[in-house]
Amino acid sequence: MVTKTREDCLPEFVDLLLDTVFLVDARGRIVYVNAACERMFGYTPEELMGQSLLDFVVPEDRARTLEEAKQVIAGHSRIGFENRYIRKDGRRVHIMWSARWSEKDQLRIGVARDVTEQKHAEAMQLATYAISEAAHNATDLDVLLREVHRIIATLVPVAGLAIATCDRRTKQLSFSYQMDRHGNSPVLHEPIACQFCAQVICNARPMLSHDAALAALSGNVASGDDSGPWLAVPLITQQETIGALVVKGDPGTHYSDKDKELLHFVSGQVAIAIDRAQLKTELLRAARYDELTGLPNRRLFQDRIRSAVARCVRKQSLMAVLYIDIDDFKQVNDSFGHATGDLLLREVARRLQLCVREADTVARLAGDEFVVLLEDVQTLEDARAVADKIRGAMSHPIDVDSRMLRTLASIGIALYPEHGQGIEQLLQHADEAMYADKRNKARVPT
Ligand SMILES: Nc1nc2c(ncn2[C@@H]2O[C@H](COP(=O)(O)OP(=O)(O)OP(=O)(O)O)[C@@H](O)[C@H]2O)c(=O)[nH]1
Repeated sequence: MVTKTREDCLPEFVDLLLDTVFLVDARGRIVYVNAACERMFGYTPEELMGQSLLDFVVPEDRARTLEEAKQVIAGHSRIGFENRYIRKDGRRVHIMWSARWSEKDQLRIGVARDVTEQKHAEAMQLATYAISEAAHNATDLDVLLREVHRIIATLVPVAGLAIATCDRRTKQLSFSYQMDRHGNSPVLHEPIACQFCAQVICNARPMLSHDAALAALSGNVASGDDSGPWLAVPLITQQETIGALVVKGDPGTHYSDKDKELLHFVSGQVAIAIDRAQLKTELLRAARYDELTGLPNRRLFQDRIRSAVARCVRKQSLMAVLYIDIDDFKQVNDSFGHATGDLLLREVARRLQLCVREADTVARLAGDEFVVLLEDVQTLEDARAVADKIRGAMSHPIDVDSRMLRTLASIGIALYPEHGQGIEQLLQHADEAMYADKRNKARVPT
């Protein structure tokens, strides 16, 4: 009987190892790999032998992998270097290496350990923390969504990211964010992406663009040859579904169930963060804008007039304030109801905005009182011309619920600095001038 030596048994031991053992020559070609490679990389040893190991590394990790190989070849034994590889099935695998150079054999000996599971767990923990940090620190929704994009790109392959949210009032779905990795927008074909997101929201579960359900939507959604896949997850808070998040992959990207799981997990955090940021934005808006007309309110007007006065002082220029009050507006409410009055006020606001330049401010101070701030006027005549334009715009009958209402406006003008150095003084002058105008003219009933 022939007794086997330890050396004879070595290949059998090596093939039982859970880690993959590589022997790689100085040019980077694989000259030997044990059987474990099939479980880890999806390729058989025969398929890998003779190939360049670097070709299987994900493109983003190639430069530092080359640098690491140089260190090993220079004689530095290394433990703990990590990089990522693309498996035969397209999935990514995280590897941790132990490697050294054999001078005698002129070969790099590397032992690769699959740390994908740990990496996912770590990434999930880090992402959860990062998203709640971002939700806390973000100054506005846009800043938050950019940060969410950055965080998600650390979890799954992302060529571009899009976030669709439902309007609280109208329930309309629209994209509040779309950006590719180079900062370009849009990344998705919006009408189809909207339908895709609507399905994801309706099913309340993650969906890949090549899922059967999507095929019914459109023949060529993202499953075309030159566009990568879309992976979408619903954004669900404790109360409701507020939208969907879509990750677009590069062509050839394979999103695994693990990726779906990861994204679904963080989407809950993202949903809460977006919901909070939206609420904050809405509250800020409500504090500065009039809900009925969408015009700046008294508070924002005060800010604007303060800055305008500062600019006038600096540039030694003039500005005008026009105080506008609708005549007999109470009668509209009394005769046709508050809802009709509201529609009339909205139309007045719209017409006022059409009478001024974009840089000017139209604000609603209260009820039927509006104010217009005109910067860079040369003379009182300039302001009078705008007041006449406003009177003209108001004189056209307003169609409210198929009722033609006629309305007139009383307007008072104050010029800075002629009619007041301070803001209060200026507004008081305009207010008094408006009342004088009202007293002086004949009333026209609606
Ligand atoms: N529909 C509606 N009415 C409002 C709103 N805010 C205030 N009002 C009403 O606007 C009316 C303003 O009345 P007045 O200040 O007496 O003004 P007027 O009837 O135009 O009379 P003159 O200013 O003297 O011409 C009041 O009846 C308020 O109740 C609003 O948001 N919507």
